Amino acid sequence: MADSSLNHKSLIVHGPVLEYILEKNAYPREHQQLKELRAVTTEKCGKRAILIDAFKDHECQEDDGNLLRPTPHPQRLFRVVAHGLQPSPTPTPSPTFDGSQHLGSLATGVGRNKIGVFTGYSLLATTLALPDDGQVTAIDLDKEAYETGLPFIQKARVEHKINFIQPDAFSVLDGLINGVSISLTRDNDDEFEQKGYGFPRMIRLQEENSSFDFIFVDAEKEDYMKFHEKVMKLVRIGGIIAYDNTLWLGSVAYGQDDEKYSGMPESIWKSKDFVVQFHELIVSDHRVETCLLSVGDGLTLCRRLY
Ligand SMILES: C[S@@+](CC[C@H](N)C(=O)[O-])C[C@H]1O[C@@H](n2cnc3c(N)ncnc32)[C@H](O)[C@@H]1O
Repeated sequence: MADSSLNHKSLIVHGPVLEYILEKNAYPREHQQLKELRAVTTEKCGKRAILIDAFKDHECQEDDGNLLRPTPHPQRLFRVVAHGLQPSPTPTPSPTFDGSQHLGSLATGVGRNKIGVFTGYSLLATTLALPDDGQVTAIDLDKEAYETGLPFIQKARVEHKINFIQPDAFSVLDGLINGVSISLTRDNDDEFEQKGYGFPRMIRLQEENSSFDFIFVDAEKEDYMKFHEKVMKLVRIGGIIAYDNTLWLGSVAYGQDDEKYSGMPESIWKSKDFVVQFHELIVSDHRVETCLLSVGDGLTLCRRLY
C-alpha cells in the first residue's frame, strides 16, 4: 500500500534532504566571516554546547562541532543547544544556518531591530544583506557573546551598520516606543570605543519610532508574547517581524507523555507551552499576516497589515 504520508507536498526538512540544501545551496554561498564565526562559536561554547537528539535517542551529548549546522544524523532535526555563553540557565537553540540564510534573504530594507544577538551569526547574516547605509539595532544582555563575534563583523566591514545595545530588551523597546533618547554605550564608553564598536553615541529614539522594516526576535521563548505587543508598535506597516525557534525542537507537536518527547530536557518542555500559546496569539492577531517556515528550528514570520 502506498505511504499516504508521501501524498502531500509539505516536508519538514531534515536528514539527507537538509544536507542536500545546505551542501548544494547554502554552504557554497556562506560568507567567509560567517563560516569563521560559526567555527569560533562552536569552539568557545566547547563542551558546554550540547547536542539534542529530539526525535530518536533522547540523549544529550557534548558538542561535536555541529553548532549552527546539521548533523548527518537523519533524526537530529535540530542539533545544538549552547548555553555556555548565555546568562540564562535555559539551554537555547542557536540559530541554524538554513534559518539564518532566510533572514539574509529577508533583509533588504534599511532599518531593522534584532533582539537576541548572542555571538551574532544571524546578526552578521542580516547585516551583510543590507545596503551600505542600512542600520541594525541589535539588543542583547550578553556583551561577552557579542564581543566573540565582533572581530568577524569587523572583518566583514559591516560594523558601521550595527548599533549594539546591551540593556534588557524590554527597557530598550519601551524607550523606542516612548521616543526617549538613550545612550547606546552605557557606562563604559571608553572600553567600548577601544574595542572598536562603531556605533553612534546616542540614538534619537523618537525618530526611530515605528520605522523598523524588519524585527528579528530570538530571546527567551517565555517572553515572545510580550515582545509581540511591543514590536508591533515599532515595525512599520508592511514590515516584517520574524520569531526564531518557533518549532522548539519539534516539542510543539508532542504531548508530554509522548514517547518521542520524553527525552527532552526539562527546560524545553517548560517553554513549550509558551511557544504554543504564542502561536495561538499570532494566528488570532488580525493585524498581521503570518506563516511558520519549517526551516531551522522554525521561523515564524508576521507582516504588519495595519
Ligand atoms: C538564542 S540566543 C540568540 C542567538 C542569535 N540570534 C545568533 O544568531 O547567534 C538568545 C540571546 O537572547 C538574549 N536575551 C534573552 N532575553 C533577553 C532580553 N530580555 N534582553 C536582551 N537580550 C536577551 C540572550 O542574552 C542570548 O544571547
